[in-house]
Amino acid sequence: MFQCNMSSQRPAPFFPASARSGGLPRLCFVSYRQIRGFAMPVVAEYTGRAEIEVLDGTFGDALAIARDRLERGLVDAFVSAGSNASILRAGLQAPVATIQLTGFDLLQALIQARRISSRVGVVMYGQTIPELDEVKDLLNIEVMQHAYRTPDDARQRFEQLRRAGFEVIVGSSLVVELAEQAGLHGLLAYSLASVRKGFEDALELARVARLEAGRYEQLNSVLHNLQEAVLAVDRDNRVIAVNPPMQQLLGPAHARPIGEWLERIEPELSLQATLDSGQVERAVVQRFAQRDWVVNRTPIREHGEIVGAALTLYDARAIQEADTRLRIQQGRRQNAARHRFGDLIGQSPAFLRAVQTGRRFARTDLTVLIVGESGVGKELFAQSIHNDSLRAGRPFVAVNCAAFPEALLESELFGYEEGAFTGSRRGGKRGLFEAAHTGTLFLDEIGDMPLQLQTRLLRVLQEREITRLGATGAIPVDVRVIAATHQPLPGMIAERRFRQDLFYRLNTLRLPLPPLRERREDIAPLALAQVARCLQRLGTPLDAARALAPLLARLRAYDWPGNIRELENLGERIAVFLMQFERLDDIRYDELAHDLPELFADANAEPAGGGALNAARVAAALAAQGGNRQAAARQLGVSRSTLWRWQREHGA
Ligand SMILES: Nc1ncnc2c1ncn2[C@@H]1O[C@H](COP(=O)(O)OP(=O)(O)OP(=O)(O)O)[C@@H](O)[C@H]1O
Repeated sequence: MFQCNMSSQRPAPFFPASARSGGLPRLCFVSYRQIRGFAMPVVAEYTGRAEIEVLDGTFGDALAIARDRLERGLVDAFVSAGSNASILRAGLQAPVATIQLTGFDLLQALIQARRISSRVGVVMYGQTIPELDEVKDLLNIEVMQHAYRTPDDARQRFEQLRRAGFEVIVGSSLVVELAEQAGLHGLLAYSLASVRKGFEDALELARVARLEAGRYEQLNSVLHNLQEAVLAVDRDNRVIAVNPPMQQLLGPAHARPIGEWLERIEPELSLQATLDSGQVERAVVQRFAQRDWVVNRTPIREHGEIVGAALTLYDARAIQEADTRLRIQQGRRQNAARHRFGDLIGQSPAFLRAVQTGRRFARTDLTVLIVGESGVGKELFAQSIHNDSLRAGRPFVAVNCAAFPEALLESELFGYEEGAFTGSRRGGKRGLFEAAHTGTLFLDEIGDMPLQLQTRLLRVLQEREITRLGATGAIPVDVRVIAATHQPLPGMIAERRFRQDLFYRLNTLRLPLPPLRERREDIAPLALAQVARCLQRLGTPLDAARALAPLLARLRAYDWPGNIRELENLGERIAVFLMQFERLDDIRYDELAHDLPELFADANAEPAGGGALNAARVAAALAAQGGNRQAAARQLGVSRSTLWRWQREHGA
């Protein structure tokens, strides 16, 4: 609950009773003897519409009783007249309906008074009634008016009036009683109609208060359930609200902060500058109570005027945790590592050795460099290492360094701030390093990274923080890097195309993946898995193993320059060829040479290693795929970047 308390200078806060009880509106009629007796018939009229408690008292006495009722939640609205009404209004934060003295009431009272004497004293709380002087001539009476502030003050006025020969006094309940004590005639100025009007007003106030209380309770429970610590101050920087997390933060030394100056409670949390400037402060990181907080300071305005300010403190650790969860969730969509060592196909000693090494590397958090020809499974191994490591379940972000022009690769990796360059996105963009935070970043084709970026990468690896383009501050990142290359990096170092220091940094753990031609035992199981998968997808009932058996010798003999990616492509073509035959015996293997020229290079008299890229093959594949590089690469059995690199090198 929002905690509020009462201090002697401040009005008591208001919690309408019926908002909790849900029953009839509860009215409290704070009266004084004379008017109480007079008003009782009206009170009786409200049976069934309201619960009315009649309280007796004047001045401080009446206020104390009213506060007590309020604190105990026994009242929705007060109804009162004269001095009591003024005092309750000033002293309570609760609706108070006033029984108003109308001109007609006064006229009636004066007519009544005239029956006793033609000289009438009118004594009112706080002020006199100027219009009365005009009426008195009409009634042909002499009227003397006085305003009083305290009972003693009133007594002195009666003495004055008595000495001046006035015998009748018209006024409120208290005035009537004191006048009679002074030996004068007292006449109550109110009419029953005015009393009734006062009760009707009180009922309406109670209804509105109940609606407001409902809203207040809702807001209250929202604030109560907020994780963040919230505090609000009024215009004078005094605390008007705190929620439980904030209360906990302020500690037992400030168990009742309401009404206190925030400056005195915690100068570090001050809202004075916000009250003075009216400026919103967002996401300021501040250390308080030995913890880091993300702090917002917001002015509270009513009709444009600053009436207070609010402070919210978010636990920085909770934000970091949420950030990680968000990244993981996003990662599940885009940045997930699907493969594990257990899914990899292979039985050759070279492959098994690579898996064993990969598993060992997964137990560390060190940078890994995977080297091997295009299509040997470098990314698959990187994913498997990630999934076998303590970072499993965290983001795995893969980026192919050969696939981006230099400027784009830089902003992809490091992100940028809003306005960092023309066309930069509003709000900036986080880079892949940030996206991989707590997880793994796989930098494929690292040999294609431009030298300038190599320098930046080295700095990130050393300092474990990145700076977005156009930003001034660095952001810490916790990322494991796995790099891969098909290029001989030492040779590139000699040619000054790769930084030696970066190489040493990346090469901490080295995982060489042999090409398929050096582990021919893996060809059959890989081909079988691919053909079976494709046949199933194509809905062909043929037995993949038996259908493939006559081709195994050729598959094993082939050199596979595109390695497993090429084998997958070839397997797909085999499946498409096979799908036209319903039974194994029908398969016309002799026709296959047309679809798989590389396997039948001898028969087609194609040069050895017919799978290697050459201008004719590339041009044919591009033409066949309508210029689509991705599709052409797939047809050629190479990765998109291999094709791209080949084109770049050959000016195609
Ligand atoms: N041991 C394996 N078992 C099953 N499939 C594999 C295996 N190794 C690689 N593949 C498959 O071969 C294809 C190429 O693998 P991957 O992309 O990991 O190779 P790469 O070395 O990273 O290639 P590039 O250097 O061209 O990016 C993928 O479709 C992958 O699923």
